Amino acid sequence: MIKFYHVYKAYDNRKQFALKDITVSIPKGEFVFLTGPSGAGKTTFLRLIFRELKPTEGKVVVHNKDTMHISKSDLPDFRKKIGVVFQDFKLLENRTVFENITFVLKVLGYPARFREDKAYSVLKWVGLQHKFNEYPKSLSGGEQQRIAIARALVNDPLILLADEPTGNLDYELSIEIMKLFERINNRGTTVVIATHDKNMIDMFKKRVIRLEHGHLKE
Ligand SMILES: Nc1ncnc2c1ncn2[C@@H]1O[C@H](COP(=O)(O)OP(=O)(O)OP(=O)(O)O)[C@@H](O)[C@H]1O
Repeated sequence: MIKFYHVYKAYDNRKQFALKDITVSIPKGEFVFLTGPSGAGKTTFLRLIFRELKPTEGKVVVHNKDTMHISKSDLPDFRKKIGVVFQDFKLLENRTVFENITFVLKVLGYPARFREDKAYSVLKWVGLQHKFNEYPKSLSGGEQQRIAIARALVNDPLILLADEPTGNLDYELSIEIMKLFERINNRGTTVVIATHDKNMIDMFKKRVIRLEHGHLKE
């Protein structure tokens, strides 16, 4: 499902590689923690999966597609099947929960009725259907993260990527969010979570991919 073959990534303005000779395979339906110290290359690894970045050398294959060869016109379809969740939620403050969740569906031209049904169903999934018309600032941190997860689920992604999703949450809320990822994984979605959070890694006993200075130490 996700395959890295001898992947190297250097940012244009840097001589050093952020990732070096990464070969790894993440099968469909797996739950993986991606860990390692700050600057190890975790975010870079995730960005390569949803083709926000291209490898400098080597090959990244996602859904049987070499990400090097996805045309600009095919990119929206490719990304539709990948949900992404960030540490700082990235919710639009001046939009309601419903509008935040369905923003992409609107851009893609889906009708209002469809968007409402979809938003309701993903909100139910994260237990926040009663927040449909609220604005992000009236929600707690944990609720905002659940809304961000609902938004990532709106296109029924095959893969869910999360970059430090519990970085801004306390211990109890972190567990709640991880359990939600586990439920999402149980319905067949591949889940890749970049995290420093050793407590969560120890508690949830999943496969761990460890990066150090851009190298893979699994
Ligand atoms: N846009 C960029 N331009 C130049 N260098 C970058 C860029 N993004 C990341 N880097 C560099 O690439 C390396 C890996 O960064 P990356 O953000 O992938 O690490 P990380 O493991 O996610 O770190 P953190 O846990 O602090 O978020 C670092 O040396 C970083 O400085």
